[in-house]
Amino acid sequence: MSMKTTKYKLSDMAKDLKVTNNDLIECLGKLGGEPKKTQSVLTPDEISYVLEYYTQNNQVDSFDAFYANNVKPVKEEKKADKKPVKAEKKEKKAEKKPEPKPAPKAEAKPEPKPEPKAEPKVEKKPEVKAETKQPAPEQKKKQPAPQKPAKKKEHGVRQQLGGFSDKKEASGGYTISEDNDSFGTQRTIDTRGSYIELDKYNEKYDNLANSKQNKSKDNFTKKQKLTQKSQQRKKQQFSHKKETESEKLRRLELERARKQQLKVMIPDEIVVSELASRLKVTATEVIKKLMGLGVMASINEVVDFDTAALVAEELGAKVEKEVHVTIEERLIETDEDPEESLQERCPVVVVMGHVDHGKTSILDRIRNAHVTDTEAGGITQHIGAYQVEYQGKKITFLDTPGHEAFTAMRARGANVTDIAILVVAADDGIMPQTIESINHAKAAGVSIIVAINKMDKEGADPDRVKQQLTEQSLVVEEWGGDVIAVPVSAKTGMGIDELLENILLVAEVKELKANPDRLARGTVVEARLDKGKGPVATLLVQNGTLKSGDVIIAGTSVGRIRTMTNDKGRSIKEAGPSTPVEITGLGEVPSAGDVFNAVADEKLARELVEQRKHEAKEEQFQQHQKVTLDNLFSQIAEGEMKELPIIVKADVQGSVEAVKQSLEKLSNDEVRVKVIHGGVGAVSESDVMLANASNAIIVGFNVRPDPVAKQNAEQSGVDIRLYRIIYDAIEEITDAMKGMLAPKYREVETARIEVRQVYKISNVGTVAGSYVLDGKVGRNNEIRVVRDGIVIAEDKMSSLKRFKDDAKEVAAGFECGITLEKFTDIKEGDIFEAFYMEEYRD
Ligand SMILES: Nc1nc2c(ncn2[C@@H]2O[C@H](COP(=O)(O)OP(=O)(O)OP(=O)(O)O)[C@@H](O)[C@H]2O)c(=O)[nH]1
Repeated sequence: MSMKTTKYKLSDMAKDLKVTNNDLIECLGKLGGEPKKTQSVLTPDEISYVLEYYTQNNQVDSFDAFYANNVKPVKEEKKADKKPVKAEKKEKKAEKKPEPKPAPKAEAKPEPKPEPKAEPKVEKKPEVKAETKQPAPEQKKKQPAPQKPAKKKEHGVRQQLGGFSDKKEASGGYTISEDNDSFGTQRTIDTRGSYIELDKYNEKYDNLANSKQNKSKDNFTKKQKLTQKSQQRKKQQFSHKKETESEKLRRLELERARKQQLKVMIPDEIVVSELASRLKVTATEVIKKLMGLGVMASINEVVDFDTAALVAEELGAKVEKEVHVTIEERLIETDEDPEESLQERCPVVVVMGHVDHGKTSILDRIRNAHVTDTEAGGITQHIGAYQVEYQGKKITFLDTPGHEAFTAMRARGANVTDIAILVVAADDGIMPQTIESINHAKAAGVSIIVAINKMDKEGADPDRVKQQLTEQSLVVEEWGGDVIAVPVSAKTGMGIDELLENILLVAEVKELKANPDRLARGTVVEARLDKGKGPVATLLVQNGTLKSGDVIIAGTSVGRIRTMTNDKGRSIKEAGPSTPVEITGLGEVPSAGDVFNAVADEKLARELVEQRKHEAKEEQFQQHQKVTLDNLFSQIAEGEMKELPIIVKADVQGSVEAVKQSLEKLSNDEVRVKVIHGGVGAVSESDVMLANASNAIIVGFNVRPDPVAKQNAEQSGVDIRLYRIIYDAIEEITDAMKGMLAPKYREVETARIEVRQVYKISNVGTVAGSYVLDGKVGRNNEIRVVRDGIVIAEDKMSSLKRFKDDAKEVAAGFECGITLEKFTDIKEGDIFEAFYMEEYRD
């Protein structure tokens, strides 16, 4: 086949054997015939003769010595591959064909499963070389004449011959003797037969090779590489078609192997561009793969872990989940409680309503009337919350009436209550703070039970109250709604039991449960600094059981519980879910509404507190996170804003209604405008608290915020917009929703690119062959051309290409071709600064 096309010249063989041309000419002269020249092509007979000659004259003294020499010199494989082969072409029938092809694996061992064809070539040469190199001088003295012994002692030739054994047709009747000094054995192998079982010899050489190999790993790799190379070359020599296919396979395999080594960490969610850069591929490739999976995602979209992992695996990467464990996560158990661990807990109730409608009176009446016998004798403590027992079941009341405290807690993220009692005086009806309370309760998503109080009074008109409630979308049960309204009198005690019964009923429907068998978690209800005791806090345990001696962390304070008392002033050791307790032992006074956790590691808890303090400071600088008209559009665009809650305050009720309706009509597909509260009067502290807790904007007409409200709004970043004309408000909010509030722009640099070569292509223009130094250049970026630190031009990109394909973006470390719309005087070494203009607001 292709082998036949190769010719083995005398000079080549001399080189291979590391002898001079003259030596070889002299050697061949002994064979008779025409004197050879350096360029003469050798016949197989001649080659065989030479090999035999040198074999006999270059015996090794010991196998080890031979092998030691033999391991390295693999380099000549290339020639070894080719040269002897061509001989075969001319003299097909030559008896002693030194066909190099087959081969014992002696040397090639490093490869676990070497291809028989490839190896022999690799191995053959070195051995010849080894022989020639080392023992030669000595041997020459001893055995000046070739042929003399019928036995030939060499392994290199043995290997060549081993090849013959593989190829029966090639067997040319070669006789070799092996004298392996170190093994003290002698073998004669007659290759003239049609088959030589060299396997057993090969095996021995394999073993030897192995042992050597262990000593020299470098050799191992070197050989392996060479073997591969020789395989490649060999393949090239053979059929082209086959070669391309197998090469392709090999390439793909290599690529896969390479990529498999690439480990990517993927978090729960990842942006497509980030995924691409972690996978070291272009975003387009990732997007294509995503499409293949049926996921249409743009470069800036986020994909979940599962999808990202599929893409990564398809691209041959090894996926590992990126998990960020914060101190908080390490310290605080957030695992869901298994269903079987949950036990019923009592409801936590708050009382709300307008001033003087009787909130405190109702709370007192309940407390005094339902102190359990076991608790009798305990002195009632006002710790901010208390528990009563009714019909064998407990109810926890928050002792601070009014929605202010409630909303203050909610603003801090604490959803403490399950049920709100809305107190409405039967003689007074619904008043502004009643409406506020309703809205606060609704915003918190708690169940409302209406207590129509002062029923003992003359002029009590519960029906009017019910009517007014309907106007606030609270329809009482008797009228077909789902709101329970109980007529009560705090003064006489009328209806109080019924109220408690209904609380238990609602609680039952709500199926309130908690797991008492875990570290406690809950909310700080109240906290103060006591001169003698230090910081004192009332905690409401919401889950788990709080134990005396527990280390707790509450907001930014930490400490070990020193004393723990219940609402009757009794010292207790344990407090389960929905239990209010007063504790001492904290290092600092926490804030009402802070979440507390009992933790196992005090040291870590202190670390967490430090971290929280730091975060709290940072948060102060980031108040713009709150929704404002200025950032409304960007929040909508980012998908963070699905609903725009607004609080409307106006001078007259008519304006409130008018504004409410006009604003709600502004709702569009992206965002729903929802007026969560509307009222007459100045913007109050309570409005700001509600806005803060609900992430709402306050819109005021012909009203001003009171000083406290103003201050609170500034502190908490609540946006208060004041107008004199309704039309202005509507226009401004509409503009804000469309992102048209007089935008400001700033430049955001995305990448620095170096121009490495400039091509002028007709019809295309000047192409800057560039390299992205850092960042990521996007197709839509603008380019500032900087030469020696001086801005030469600013222009738009007209094309961004990776090789011949248009690219959406090119990341650092990649090359790309850039053409600019107008500027053509690009020079090598220019720096392109890619940037885009970003809209921002103060
Ligand atoms: N006749 C009658 N008077 C009541 C009843 N409940 C409360 N009052 C009176 O109404 C007034 C206000 O009661 P509070 O319990 O202080 O009302 P509040 O809602 O807690 O008031 P603030 O704490 O100011 O918000 C007191 O003078 C009570 O005596 C009742 O059922 N009947």
